[in-house]
Amino acid sequence: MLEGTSRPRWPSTGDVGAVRDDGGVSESSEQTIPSQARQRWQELAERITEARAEYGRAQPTLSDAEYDALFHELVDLEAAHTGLRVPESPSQTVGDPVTNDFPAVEHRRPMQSLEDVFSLEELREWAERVHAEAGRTSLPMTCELKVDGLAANLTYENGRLVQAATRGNGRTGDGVLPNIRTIANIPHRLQGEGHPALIEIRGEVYFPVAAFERLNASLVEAGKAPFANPRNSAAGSLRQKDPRVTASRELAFVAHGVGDVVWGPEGAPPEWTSMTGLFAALDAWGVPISPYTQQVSSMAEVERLIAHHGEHRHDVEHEIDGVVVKVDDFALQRQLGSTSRVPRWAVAYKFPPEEVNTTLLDIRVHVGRTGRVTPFGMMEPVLVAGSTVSLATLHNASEVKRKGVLIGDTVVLRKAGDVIPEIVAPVVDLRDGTEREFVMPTECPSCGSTLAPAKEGDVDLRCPNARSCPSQLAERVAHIGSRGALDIEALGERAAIVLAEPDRVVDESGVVLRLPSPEWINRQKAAESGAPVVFGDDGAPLPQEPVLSTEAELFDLTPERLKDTYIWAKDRDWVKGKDGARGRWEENGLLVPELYFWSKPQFAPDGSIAKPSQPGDNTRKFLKELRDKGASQPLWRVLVALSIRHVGPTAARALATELGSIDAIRVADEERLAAVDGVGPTIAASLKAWFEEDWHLEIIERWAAAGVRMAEERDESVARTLEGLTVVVTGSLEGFTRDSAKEAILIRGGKAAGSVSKKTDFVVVGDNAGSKEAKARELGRPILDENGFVALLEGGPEAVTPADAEEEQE
Ligand SMILES: NC(=O)c1ccc[n+]([C@@H]2O[C@H](COP(=O)([O-])OP(=O)(O)OC[C@H]3O[C@@H](n4cnc5c(N)ncnc54)[C@H](O)[C@@H]3O)[C@@H](O)[C@H]2O)c1
Ligand SMILES: [Zn+2]
Repeated sequence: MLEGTSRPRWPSTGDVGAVRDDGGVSESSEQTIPSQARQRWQELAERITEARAEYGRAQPTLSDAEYDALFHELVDLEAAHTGLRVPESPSQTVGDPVTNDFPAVEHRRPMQSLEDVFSLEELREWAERVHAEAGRTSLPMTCELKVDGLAANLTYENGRLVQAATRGNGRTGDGVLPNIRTIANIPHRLQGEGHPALIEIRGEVYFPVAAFERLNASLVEAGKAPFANPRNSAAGSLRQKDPRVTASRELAFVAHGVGDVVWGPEGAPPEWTSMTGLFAALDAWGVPISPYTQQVSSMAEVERLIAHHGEHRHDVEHEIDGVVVKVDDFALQRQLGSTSRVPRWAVAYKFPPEEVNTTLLDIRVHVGRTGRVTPFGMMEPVLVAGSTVSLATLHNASEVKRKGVLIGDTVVLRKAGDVIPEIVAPVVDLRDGTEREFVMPTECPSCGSTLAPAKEGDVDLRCPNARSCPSQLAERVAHIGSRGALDIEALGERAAIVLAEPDRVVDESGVVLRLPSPEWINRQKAAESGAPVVFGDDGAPLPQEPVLSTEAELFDLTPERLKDTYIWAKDRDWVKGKDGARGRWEENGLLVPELYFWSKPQFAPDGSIAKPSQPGDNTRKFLKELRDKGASQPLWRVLVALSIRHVGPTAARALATELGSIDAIRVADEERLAAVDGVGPTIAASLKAWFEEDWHLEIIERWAAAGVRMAEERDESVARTLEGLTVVVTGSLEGFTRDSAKEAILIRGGKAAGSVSKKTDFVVVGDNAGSKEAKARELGRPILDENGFVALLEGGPEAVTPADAEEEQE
């Protein structure tokens, strides 16, 4: 049984002795407290107590932000009705429950919490109060990192570590000495001299982030559940019954204060008058202290450091959840005193949470550019680490299994800094039985093809319908417009979707979703003020045919073809109805079709859309940019735009420089391709495979016809002597390799074909020519030897008369 879970009792009317702000007990609470406030107090106190117990077991059902909100509501309620501030209120007590798993250890001095603030404004208020109480305008302070770990109290007697405990309820904690002894950077004996007869050193046991990631990887490998975050893994690792398990975990400790100190006959060393002096002494004794702690003398410096640490939050080896500011001077600390829960001389500025709870509304799958099918979670939008998140990838079906998340779960969502948001784990304790398991589809949600792993043993499933799967097409089209490819600003992800897969919707973070189900729309409408989602007359989504069936058609688009295209998007300012009923997405979650390509929509008073009769600027700009970029971007960008597997900018540049044209790349054999610097056998094989598909060749043909650049800038020094001619080279020549012969043809505007047909203009025959020579004779095509070939290259067909050609035969 957990001591901390005993229910806080409602202060009855007869109760006297509410706790004053300063921690003392007031004579009586003469105020009458409205029953509503009482009831709320009871609710809050119970929930907070329960949450603390859950948190202590590393199984929280609330996010820290939710907990903090409840806690601050309680504090505010007690400030308004001081009679509620009874000693057993969670506002007067500290943290975690004590378990029976370890011997109870009483702290010689209570271990306190910290007052927390969430804005610079509150921080300034704290500073003003402290300065006023101290009667000073400037105070030396320490600015420290708030280490996100587990508080520990280490007792040293005559320099020897004799006891160690967790914070527990602040008075009594779990005795974890054997486990603490296994932590490598905690000295069993203090170094140097001048140790007190007894000292309680307080600090944080933490799990370094890198070690945490290694631990989780090994837990997963062993088929065990990973820890949700480093704090939980620190708590879980320290609270092991078997200290050998603790020893196997790479825990570390950093000291941030002291409790009771009893000096020997020599007394305290002279520097022992401030935090700064204390840290210097601890350092000399070999106790780990934080290298980030700084002494400051103004709040401006504090604010600078807060900004700095916020920016470099993830550069520290352990997690931090804020910055702690403390009055440096001990005498002043004593003067300021403390409440029953927190010292008045310190404050914790908390960074915005990186972990929040939200509801997993659904798990959908997304089909990517290469056909890979990726499940992703759709969540109730939530603010985390400074941005609103509603989607997070779940990578693949086995990842969904491993995480154990069910649709409908409350989940922990984590977004650390700039890192992609991640669904960490479900909050299992909050399940009510309505949650359901995600089933990986067997068919492509976009085109209906049967999904299969690309090769046996792959965890990822793929849609094999590369050509006409709308989802894959949309991704490829978006890729064509992307920065690394043709860099067409107007052809972003949203435009690509409208062109290729119009029944998808873009969410508020710019990520695309399939046209949502009616239930989802209704949910989005829940907060709405009566205005309808704008659909067709019958309420169904406006039907839209994809504009493109493959990207071959992209550069042939006309304004006419774009006439009926819409982008489904959240409501925007400029899409407001005349009646003003439509607000922003955040307010009412409306989905409206944006007539993006054609023109801005106009709303009739009844909410229906009037389609303008003229194409808008967007359409004209879009088509113009397509044409311009297609014609002007260099060959390597066109190559990247073709979405040939493994062909990125580096390989594309090398191919373009060495081979000069799409045709040259197409006809080059695999060895030749692999020999290009930065290409190699994998890319060469991928290129060969790509050019084998007819529909790929069609892309090239139609793009070329529409003016897309298919060769490097012409080298003007080489005359276009072979314009319009098809030449076949067979057998080995002295001055040319097979490829350089082809290049020589291509560079002069000719076509280098692989086989002889009636359309062949010349057949160049080298040594050991085989069947092609015979075929040429059979079809009566002109045959040239190497000299004739050189003459042809230099002077064109006029330089080799048919007579010459005949002569060569002899
Ligand atoms: N999710 C939940 O249900 C739940 C429940 C309980 C608590 N919590 C979390 O715990 C917090 C409350 O716990 P708390 O009372 O321990 O407060 P706290 O963790 O916010 O701050 C106090 C603690 O910070 C530690 N600390 C780290 N660096 C320090 C430094 N440089 N100097 C001094 N102390 C430092 C100390 O151990 C100290 O006890 C809540 O704000 C919430 O984030 C969450
Ligand atoms: Zn498909």
